Amino acid sequence: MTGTEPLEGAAPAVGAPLLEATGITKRYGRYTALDAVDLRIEAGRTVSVVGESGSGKSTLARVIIGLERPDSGSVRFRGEPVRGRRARRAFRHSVGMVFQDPYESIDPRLTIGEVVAEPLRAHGLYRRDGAARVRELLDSVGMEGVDPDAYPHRFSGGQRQRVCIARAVATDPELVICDEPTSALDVSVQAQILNLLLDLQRRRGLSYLFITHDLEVVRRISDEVDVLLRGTVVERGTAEQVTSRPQHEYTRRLLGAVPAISPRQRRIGAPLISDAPAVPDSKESTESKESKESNSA
Ligand SMILES: Nc1ncnc2c1ncn2[C@@H]1O[C@H](COP(=O)(O)OP(=O)(O)OP(=O)(O)O)[C@@H](O)[C@H]1O
Repeated sequence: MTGTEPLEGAAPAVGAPLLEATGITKRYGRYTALDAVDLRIEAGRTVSVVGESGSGKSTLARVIIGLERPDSGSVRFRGEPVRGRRARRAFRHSVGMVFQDPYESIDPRLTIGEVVAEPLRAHGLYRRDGAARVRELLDSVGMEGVDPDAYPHRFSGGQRQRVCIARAVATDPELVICDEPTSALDVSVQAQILNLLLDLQRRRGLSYLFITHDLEVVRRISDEVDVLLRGTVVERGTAEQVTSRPQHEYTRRLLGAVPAISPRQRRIGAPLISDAPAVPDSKESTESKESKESNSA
Protein backbone atom coordinates (compact mmCIF):
# COMPACT_ATOMS: atom_id res chain seq x y z
CA MET A 1 0.00 0.00 0.00
CA THR A 2 1.33 3.44 -0.84
CA GLY A 3 0.48 4.61 2.67
CA THR A 4 2.68 7.46 3.70
CA GLU A 5 4.73 7.75 0.53
CA PRO A 6 4.82 11.30 -0.80
CA LEU A 7 2.83 11.97 -3.94
CA GLU A 8 4.08 13.56 -7.07
CA GLY A 9 2.59 16.92 -7.97
CA ALA A 10 1.19 19.56 -5.66
CA ALA A 11 0.20 18.33 -2.23
CA PRO A 12 -3.06 19.23 -0.53
CA ALA A 13 -2.98 22.06 2.01
CA VAL A 14 -0.76 21.10 4.94
CA GLY A 15 -2.69 19.15 7.53
CA ALA A 16 -5.80 18.93 5.36
CA PRO A 17 -7.00 15.55 4.15
CA LEU A 18 -7.42 15.10 0.42
CA LEU A 19 -11.16 14.66 0.86
CA GLU A 20 -13.30 15.56 3.83
CA ALA A 21 -17.05 15.09 3.93
CA THR A 22 -18.74 16.51 7.00
CA GLY A 23 -22.23 15.93 8.35
CA ILE A 24 -23.65 14.45 5.16
CA THR A 25 -27.37 13.88 5.52
CA LYS A 26 -29.52 12.60 2.67
CA ARG A 27 -33.23 11.89 2.87
CA TYR A 28 -35.52 10.27 0.37
CA GLY A 29 -38.94 11.48 1.45
CA ARG A 30 -39.21 10.49 5.11
CA TYR A 31 -36.43 7.92 4.84
CA THR A 32 -33.02 9.03 6.03
CA ALA A 33 -30.45 7.24 3.89
CA LEU A 34 -27.47 9.09 5.42
CA ASP A 35 -27.50 10.69 8.84
CA ALA A 36 -24.68 13.18 9.51
CA VAL A 37 -21.94 11.02 8.03
CA ASP A 38 -18.33 12.20 8.21
CA LEU A 39 -15.61 10.80 6.00
CA ARG A 40 -11.94 11.67 5.65
CA ILE A 41 -9.40 10.40 3.14
CA GLU A 42 -5.71 11.22 3.35
CA ALA A 43 -3.70 11.47 0.14
CA GLY A 44 -2.50 8.11 -1.15
CA ARG A 45 -4.71 6.13 1.23
CA THR A 46 -7.64 3.79 0.77
CA VAL A 47 -10.74 4.24 2.87
CA SER A 48 -13.40 1.57 2.60
CA VAL A 49 -17.01 2.10 3.47
CA VAL A 50 -18.66 -1.19 4.37
CA GLY A 51 -22.16 -2.12 5.29
CA GLU A 52 -24.90 -4.44 4.21
CA SER A 53 -27.26 -3.71 1.34
CA GLY A 54 -29.28 -0.56 1.95
CA SER A 55 -26.90 0.90 4.55
CA GLY A 56 -26.29 3.96 2.37
CA LYS A 57 -22.87 3.22 0.84
CA SER A 58 -23.74 4.07 -2.75
CA THR A 59 -25.71 7.12 -1.70
CA LEU A 60 -22.61 8.40 0.09
CA ALA A 61 -20.50 7.84 -3.04
CA ARG A 62 -23.08 9.61 -5.22
CA VAL A 63 -23.30 12.57 -2.86
CA ILE A 64 -19.53 12.91 -2.66
CA ILE A 65 -19.05 12.86 -6.40
CA GLY A 66 -21.93 15.28 -6.85
CA LEU A 67 -24.45 13.03 -8.60
CA GLU A 68 -26.84 13.76 -5.73
CA ARG A 69 -27.25 16.79 -3.53
CA PRO A 70 -27.19 16.20 0.22
CA ASP A 71 -29.88 17.75 2.42
CA SER A 72 -27.07 19.00 4.60
CA GLY A 73 -23.35 18.63 4.98
CA SER A 74 -20.38 19.64 2.91
CA VAL A 75 -17.49 18.22 0.95
CA ARG A 76 -14.01 19.70 0.94
CA PHE A 77 -11.30 18.64 -1.48
CA ARG A 78 -7.69 19.61 -0.83
CA GLY A 79 -9.02 21.82 1.93
CA GLU A 80 -11.35 23.79 -0.37
CA PRO A 81 -15.14 23.52 -0.35
CA VAL A 82 -16.59 21.78 -3.40
CA ARG A 83 -19.26 24.39 -3.95
CA GLY A 84 -20.38 26.19 -7.08
CA ARG A 85 -20.01 25.20 -10.73
CA ARG A 86 -16.32 25.88 -11.15
CA ALA A 87 -15.27 24.04 -8.00
CA ARG A 88 -17.50 21.13 -8.94
CA ARG A 89 -16.02 20.89 -12.40
CA ALA A 90 -12.47 21.02 -11.07
CA PHE A 91 -13.38 18.37 -8.52
CA ARG A 92 -14.82 16.07 -11.18
CA HIS A 93 -11.57 16.42 -13.03
CA SER A 94 -9.66 15.23 -9.95
CA VAL A 95 -11.96 12.34 -9.10
CA GLY A 96 -12.58 9.20 -11.14
CA MET A 97 -15.33 6.68 -10.57
CA VAL A 98 -15.59 2.94 -11.15
CA PHE A 99 -19.03 1.40 -10.87
CA GLN A 100 -20.17 -2.07 -9.99
CA ASP A 101 -21.47 -3.30 -13.29
CA PRO A 102 -19.08 -3.00 -16.23
CA TYR A 103 -21.89 -4.05 -18.59
CA GLU A 104 -24.16 -1.20 -17.57
CA SER A 105 -21.55 1.49 -17.14
CA ILE A 106 -20.21 1.37 -20.70
CA ASP A 107 -22.19 2.66 -23.67
CA PRO A 108 -22.26 -0.34 -26.04
CA ARG A 109 -22.38 1.99 -29.07
CA LEU A 110 -18.93 3.38 -28.31
CA THR A 111 -15.64 1.63 -29.06
CA ILE A 112 -13.50 0.99 -26.00
CA GLY A 113 -11.13 3.71 -27.20
CA GLU A 114 -14.04 6.17 -27.28
CA VAL A 115 -15.10 5.06 -23.80
CA VAL A 116 -11.65 5.84 -22.42
CA ALA A 117 -11.50 9.12 -24.39
CA GLU A 118 -14.87 10.34 -23.00
CA PRO A 119 -13.52 12.11 -19.89
CA LEU A 120 -10.59 13.52 -21.88
CA ARG A 121 -13.02 15.09 -24.34
CA ALA A 122 -15.35 16.28 -21.57
CA HIS A 123 -12.48 18.15 -19.93
CA GLY A 124 -10.98 19.47 -23.19
CA LEU A 125 -7.94 17.22 -22.83
CA TYR A 126 -8.36 15.20 -26.02
CA ARG A 127 -5.77 16.84 -28.20
CA ARG A 128 -3.59 15.75 -31.09
CA ASP A 129 -1.98 13.11 -28.91
CA GLY A 130 -5.40 11.86 -27.74
CA ALA A 131 -5.15 8.51 -29.49
CA ALA A 132 -1.70 7.88 -28.02
CA ARG A 133 -3.00 8.80 -24.57
CA VAL A 134 -5.87 6.34 -24.95
CA ARG A 135 -3.40 3.64 -26.02
CA GLU A 136 -1.26 4.38 -22.98
CA LEU A 137 -4.27 4.22 -20.68
CA LEU A 138 -5.40 0.88 -22.11
CA ASP A 139 -1.86 -0.47 -21.75
CA SER A 140 -1.75 0.68 -18.13
CA VAL A 141 -4.74 -1.49 -17.25
CA GLY A 142 -3.38 -4.68 -18.80
CA MET A 143 -5.07 -4.23 -22.19
CA GLU A 144 -1.86 -4.18 -24.19
CA GLY A 145 -2.33 -5.10 -27.84
CA VAL A 146 -6.10 -4.68 -27.60
CA ASP A 147 -7.68 -2.81 -30.51
CA PRO A 148 -9.16 0.50 -29.26
CA ASP A 149 -11.62 0.42 -32.18
CA ALA A 150 -13.24 -2.79 -30.89
CA TYR A 151 -16.70 -2.63 -29.33
CA PRO A 152 -17.34 -3.61 -25.71
CA HIS A 153 -19.46 -6.69 -26.53
CA ARG A 154 -16.29 -8.49 -27.59
CA PHE A 155 -14.89 -8.31 -24.08
CA SER A 156 -15.49 -10.21 -20.86
CA GLY A 157 -16.69 -8.57 -17.65
CA GLY A 158 -13.18 -8.33 -16.24
CA GLN A 159 -11.84 -6.71 -19.39
CA ARG A 160 -14.73 -4.24 -19.47
CA GLN A 161 -13.97 -3.35 -15.88
CA ARG A 162 -10.37 -2.70 -16.95
CA VAL A 163 -11.72 -0.31 -19.60
CA CYS A 164 -13.82 1.40 -16.91
CA ILE A 165 -10.72 1.74 -14.74
CA ALA A 166 -8.78 3.24 -17.66
CA ARG A 167 -11.64 5.72 -18.10
CA ALA A 168 -11.62 6.51 -14.38
CA VAL A 169 -7.93 7.44 -14.40
CA ALA A 170 -7.95 9.16 -17.81
CA THR A 171 -7.86 12.70 -16.41
CA ASP A 172 -5.11 11.77 -13.94
CA PRO A 173 -7.33 12.04 -10.88
CA GLU A 174 -6.00 12.03 -7.34
CA LEU A 175 -9.00 10.16 -5.98
CA VAL A 176 -10.92 7.25 -7.46
CA ILE A 177 -14.25 6.23 -6.00
CA CYS A 178 -14.86 2.51 -6.52
CA ASP A 179 -18.43 1.37 -5.90
CA GLU A 180 -18.33 -2.43 -5.53
CA PRO A 181 -15.94 -2.69 -8.50
CA THR A 182 -15.46 -6.44 -8.19
CA SER A 183 -18.77 -7.74 -6.92
CA ALA A 184 -20.31 -8.33 -10.38
CA LEU A 185 -17.26 -10.27 -11.56
CA ASP A 186 -16.32 -13.94 -11.46
CA VAL A 187 -14.42 -14.82 -8.31
CA SER A 188 -11.35 -15.72 -10.36
CA VAL A 189 -11.32 -12.26 -11.91
CA GLN A 190 -11.95 -10.29 -8.71
CA ALA A 191 -8.38 -10.69 -7.41
CA GLN A 192 -6.96 -9.58 -10.76
CA ILE A 193 -9.01 -6.39 -10.67
CA LEU A 194 -8.02 -5.70 -7.05
CA ASN A 195 -4.40 -6.29 -8.06
CA LEU A 196 -4.76 -3.81 -10.88
CA LEU A 197 -6.26 -1.18 -8.57
CA LEU A 198 -3.44 -1.64 -6.05
CA ASP A 199 -0.86 -1.49 -8.79
CA LEU A 200 -2.34 1.75 -10.18
CA GLN A 201 -2.39 3.19 -6.70
CA ARG A 202 1.29 2.42 -6.29
CA ARG A 203 2.21 3.84 -9.69
CA ARG A 204 0.02 6.93 -9.62
CA GLY A 205 -0.20 7.75 -5.92
CA LEU A 206 -3.99 7.42 -6.04
CA SER A 207 -6.36 7.62 -3.11
CA TYR A 208 -9.36 5.33 -3.12
CA LEU A 209 -12.79 5.52 -1.61
CA PHE A 210 -13.85 1.92 -1.76
CA ILE A 211 -17.49 0.99 -1.37
CA THR A 212 -18.02 -2.66 -0.63
CA HIS A 213 -19.98 -5.18 1.39
CA ASP A 214 -17.10 -7.65 1.19
CA LEU A 215 -14.91 -7.71 4.30
CA GLU A 216 -12.35 -9.87 2.54
CA VAL A 217 -11.88 -7.13 -0.06
CA VAL A 218 -11.64 -4.63 2.80
CA ARG A 219 -8.86 -6.63 4.45
CA ARG A 220 -6.88 -6.71 1.26
CA ILE A 221 -7.20 -3.20 -0.01
CA SER A 222 -7.92 -0.69 2.76
CA ASP A 223 -5.97 1.44 5.16
CA GLU A 224 -9.02 2.68 7.05
CA VAL A 225 -12.57 1.40 7.27
CA ASP A 226 -15.87 3.09 8.06
CA VAL A 227 -18.72 0.76 8.94
CA LEU A 228 -22.11 2.07 7.91
CA LEU A 229 -25.36 0.89 9.49
CA ARG A 230 -28.65 2.43 8.31
CA GLY A 231 -26.93 5.64 7.25
CA THR A 232 -24.78 6.07 10.37
CA VAL A 233 -21.09 5.30 10.84
CA VAL A 234 -21.03 2.88 13.80
CA GLU A 235 -17.36 1.96 13.71
CA ARG A 236 -14.21 3.43 12.27
CA GLY A 237 -10.62 2.27 12.42
CA THR A 238 -7.70 0.82 10.55
CA ALA A 239 -8.45 -2.19 8.38
CA GLU A 240 -6.51 -4.30 10.86
CA GLN A 241 -8.46 -3.02 13.88
CA VAL A 242 -11.86 -3.30 12.30
CA THR A 243 -11.40 -6.72 10.75
CA SER A 244 -9.41 -8.32 13.61
CA ARG A 245 -10.89 -6.60 16.67
CA PRO A 246 -14.32 -5.32 15.69
CA GLN A 247 -15.94 -3.30 18.47
CA HIS A 248 -19.50 -3.08 17.21
CA GLU A 249 -21.88 -6.00 17.16
CA TYR A 250 -22.92 -5.12 13.60
CA THR A 251 -19.30 -5.28 12.38
CA ARG A 252 -18.91 -8.67 14.05
CA ARG A 253 -22.00 -9.80 12.21
CA LEU A 254 -20.64 -8.54 8.89
CA LEU A 255 -17.38 -10.34 9.59
CA GLY A 256 -19.31 -13.46 10.48
CA ALA A 257 -20.73 -13.41 6.97
CA VAL A 258 -17.22 -13.66 5.48
CA PRO A 259 -16.45 -17.23 4.51
CA ALA A 260 -13.67 -18.55 6.74
CA ILE A 261 -10.37 -18.87 4.90
CA SER A 262 -7.36 -20.73 6.12
CA PRO A 263 -4.05 -18.99 6.86
CA ARG A 264 -2.61 -20.90 3.90
CA GLN A 265 -5.28 -19.54 1.54
CA ARG A 266 -4.62 -16.08 2.91
CA ARG A 267 -0.92 -16.50 2.15
CA ILE A 268 -1.76 -17.55 -1.40
CA GLY A 269 -4.10 -14.60 -1.78
CA ALA A 270 -1.57 -12.05 -0.54
CA PRO A 271 0.31 -10.02 -1.45
CA LEU A 272 -1.99 -8.91 -4.19
CA ILE A 273 0.67 -6.92 -5.95
CA SER A 274 2.99 -8.98 -8.03
CA ASP A 275 5.57 -7.67 -10.42
CA ALA A 276 4.05 -9.67 -13.25
CA PRO A 277 1.67 -7.73 -15.49
CA ALA A 278 -2.00 -8.37 -14.91
CA VAL A 279 -3.23 -11.33 -16.90
CA PRO A 280 -6.57 -11.00 -18.69
CA ASP A 281 -9.32 -13.12 -17.26
CA SER A 282 -10.48 -16.44 -18.53
CA LYS A 283 -13.53 -15.50 -20.63
CA GLU A 284 -11.27 -14.53 -23.46
CA SER A 285 -12.00 -12.88 -26.73
CA THR A 286 -9.53 -12.48 -29.55
CA GLU A 287 -8.35 -9.25 -27.95
CA SER A 288 -7.65 -10.88 -24.64
CA LYS A 289 -5.48 -13.51 -26.30
CA GLU A 290 -3.51 -10.81 -28.06
CA SER A 291 -3.22 -9.02 -24.78
CA LYS A 292 -2.06 -12.19 -23.05
CA GLU A 293 0.58 -12.74 -25.67
CA SER A 294 1.92 -9.26 -25.23
CA ASN A 295 1.74 -9.69 -21.46
CA SER A 296 3.79 -12.81 -21.51
CA ALA A 297 6.21 -11.39 -24.06
N1 LIG B 1 -33.12 7.49 -5.49
C1 LIG B 1 -33.61 6.92 -4.37
N2 LIG B 1 -34.90 7.12 -4.01
C2 LIG B 1 -35.40 6.57 -2.89
N3 LIG B 1 -34.70 5.81 -2.03
C3 LIG B 1 -33.41 5.59 -2.34
C4 LIG B 1 -32.80 6.13 -3.51
N4 LIG B 1 -31.51 5.73 -3.55
C5 LIG B 1 -31.32 4.99 -2.43
N5 LIG B 1 -32.45 4.90 -1.71
C6 LIG B 1 -32.62 4.18 -0.44
O1 LIG B 1 -31.58 4.59 0.43
C7 LIG B 1 -31.07 3.48 1.16
C8 LIG B 1 -29.59 3.36 0.94
O2 LIG B 1 -29.35 2.95 -0.41
P1 LIG B 1 -27.90 2.70 -1.01
O3 LIG B 1 -28.05 2.29 -2.40
O4 LIG B 1 -27.05 3.88 -0.71
O5 LIG B 1 -27.42 1.49 -0.10
P2 LIG B 1 -26.16 0.55 -0.29
O6 LIG B 1 -25.58 0.40 1.05
O7 LIG B 1 -25.28 1.11 -1.36
O8 LIG B 1 -26.82 -0.79 -0.74
P3 LIG B 1 -26.53 -1.69 -2.02
O9 LIG B 1 -25.24 -2.36 -1.71
O10 LIG B 1 -27.69 -2.63 -2.07
O11 LIG B 1 -26.47 -0.74 -3.18
C9 LIG B 1 -31.85 2.25 0.69
O12 LIG B 1 -32.88 2.00 1.61
C10 LIG B 1 -32.42 2.69 -0.63
O13 LIG B 1 -33.66 2.04 -0.88
